Amino acid sequence: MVTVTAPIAAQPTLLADLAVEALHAEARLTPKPGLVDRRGSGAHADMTLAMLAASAEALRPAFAACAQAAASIPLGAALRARIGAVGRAGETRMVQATGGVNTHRGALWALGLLTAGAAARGGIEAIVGFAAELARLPDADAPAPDPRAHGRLARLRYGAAGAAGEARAGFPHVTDVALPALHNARAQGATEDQARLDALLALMTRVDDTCLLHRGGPAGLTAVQAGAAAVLAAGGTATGAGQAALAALDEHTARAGLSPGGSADLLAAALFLDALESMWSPCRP
Ligand SMILES: CC(C)(COP(=O)(O)OP(=O)(O)OC[C@H]1O[C@@H](n2cnc3c(N)ncnc32)[C@H](O)[C@@H]1O)[C@@H](O)C(=O)NCCC(=O)NCCS
Ligand SMILES: Nc1ncnc2c1ncn2[C@@H]1O[C@H](COP(=O)(O)OP(=O)(O)OP(=O)(O)O)[C@@H](O)[C@H]1O
Repeated sequence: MVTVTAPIAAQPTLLADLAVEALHAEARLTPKPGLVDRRGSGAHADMTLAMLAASAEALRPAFAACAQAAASIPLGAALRARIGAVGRAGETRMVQATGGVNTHRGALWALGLLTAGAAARGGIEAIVGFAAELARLPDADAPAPDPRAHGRLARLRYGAAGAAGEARAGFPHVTDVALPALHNARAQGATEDQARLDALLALMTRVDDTCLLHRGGPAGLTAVQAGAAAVLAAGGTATGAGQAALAALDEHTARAGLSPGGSADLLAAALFLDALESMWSPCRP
């Protein structure tokens, strides 16, 4: 079968729809340790599922604008400046929709770069390569960093690469961890929700998540990584033993107030690329 992997340049609205749907799918996925899901707010007392849904909808124009820009401006300083301006306008719309809460800052960053990539290139490798090149270019109009920003503090204190490092490296945790985990779990007969939960857990075993580092320090990060690895070692969320290990991890994150926000963002990024893959190969197993 011929697989068509052309860039979807002419369809910024479609790419924005896929990005927003990836955010809704990640938010609704349940049960996620520490994160907002259909059961409640997890470790985020200031967020609800309805707020995440409103935030995802508020970001739709930003994703369309990222795609539009990448389809019309060549990869380089001018495109980076445009994407930076779109991202900052998106963040403003997000906090207007949520009453000031940072619901999707990391997700907007990852999915904004990837919608740009998908508008300009075809095929996963080329899309993440484009997104990485964009992320590596200096953001000329960026304001001075907020010295109190949680992610910045965690990065400085613990030397984590954070969301920017993940993007500059070409989203290795999305392509080498989350997508293979998703595909493997499906191939083993897991339900779609179980496959997505296993992909989230696979990310949680590996990502140096500044959300976890900020709230729990290296010990908090290590404990959550070990808890996620235990679920997968028990057979994943399609098995009774895996579900019991997930319940234990869920209890631990609730008690310790820990949330893997970075892994959640990277799961949304993986679901976005997975949706593109299924458009290119609609008959895949
Ligand atoms: C680079 C960004 C994320 C800066 O944010 P910050 O300094 O707070 O980064 P930090 O790494 O701490 O994480 C921010 C968020 O990313 C997620 N995250 C945390 N750790 C990781 C990780 N290892 N990998 C991926 N995502 C992560 C979390 O949700 C976290 O809350 C970004 O907001 C930014 O620079 N925006 C400017 C506008 C722009 O250029 N946008 C372009 C695309 S629209
Ligand atoms: N389902 C989800 N629940 C909670 N956070 C999520 C979810 N999905 C993605 N995230 C990501 O997690 C991050 C949550 O923000 P974070 O916890 O770092 O907020 P903060 O305001 O910087 O810190 P804190 O909440 O510790 O005060 C967001 O950037 C968002 O992209």
